[in-house]
Amino acid sequence: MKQKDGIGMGAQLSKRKMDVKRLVVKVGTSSLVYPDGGLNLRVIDQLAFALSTLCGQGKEVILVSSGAIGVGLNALRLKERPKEISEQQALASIGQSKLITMFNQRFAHYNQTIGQLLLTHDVFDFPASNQHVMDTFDKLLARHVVPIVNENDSIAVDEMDHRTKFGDNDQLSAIVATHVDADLLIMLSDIEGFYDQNPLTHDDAQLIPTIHEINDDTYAVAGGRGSRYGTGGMVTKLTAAEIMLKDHRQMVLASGKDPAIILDILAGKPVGTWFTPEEKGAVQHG
Ligand SMILES: Nc1ncnc2c1ncn2[C@@H]1O[C@H](COP(=O)(O)OP(=O)(O)O)[C@@H](O)[C@H]1O
Ligand SMILES: N[C@@H](CCC(=O)OP(=O)(O)O)C(=O)O
Repeated sequence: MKQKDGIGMGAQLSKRKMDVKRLVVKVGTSSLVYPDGGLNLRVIDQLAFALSTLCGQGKEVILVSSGAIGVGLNALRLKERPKEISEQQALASIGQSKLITMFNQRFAHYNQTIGQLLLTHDVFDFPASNQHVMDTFDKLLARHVVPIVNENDSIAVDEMDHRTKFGDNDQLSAIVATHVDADLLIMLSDIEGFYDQNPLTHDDAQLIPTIHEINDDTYAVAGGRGSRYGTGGMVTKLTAAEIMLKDHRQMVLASGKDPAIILDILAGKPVGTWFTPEEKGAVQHG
């Protein structure tokens, strides 16, 4: 991809201006489950540590976590995701309860209370249910609780006349971030950030440190998923970034391999790709 207006390569070495009170973090299945299906307990623990640390600093934190189906596969020792939707929905039911139990244990270790919210698209479409969800977020955050959100996979259906499905958690996290008026969305993935070509197929792909605008050229270099557990690949992450930018909000796409990176991002370190509206894209020097 040629360097164009809206994409800044020069901000790489400068510290970013991050003034964040309310934060949404999204973590993908590929960060929580190893390629062989085993659970990445270190990442789950570090995520709990980083987010508990931020809560202790007075920040309001929401976690959008995938992994229900991946953890369900692990629980039943299945190697392949079944094709049948009802099988996947049953796996999500098994996996979600295991996942939230693990999060509960690790967050409790850091003396941090969590809450669980399983959402479907129609919740946001209807003003009354939307208001109730927002009230729940507000009450949880006011009590320094970390809401952990996932799509309610076991009941969501994807029919034209019944819009209950988000499609993926990348979009869900951006929808949540805009609805709760978050200052920042951190998207943790199995890749260090957004590259000028798909790094899976191009060895010489270069990380783009800052993006102010997403257009057809950006989408043109976004390829499919990196692991067998990922769902949307880079396209759905760009869609999430587009939702954030249109709403004058920021998103950082970074690697979920070591969730302590969340603390680096909030400290303004130039890691991953920073999607930021032009007016917020200022950097601190020194
Ligand atoms: N331009 C690009 N920059 C970075 N990654 C890309 C790009 N195009 C495609 N990808 C692929 O997208 C993958 C991330 O998407 P995905 O596998 O769905 O992750 P997750 O499980 O974190 O949601 C990366 O591993 C990479 O192979
Ligand atoms: N809601 C599904 C995950 C959907 C999804 O977007 O997955 P991912 O690409 O791993 O973030 C689950 O919990 O298995």
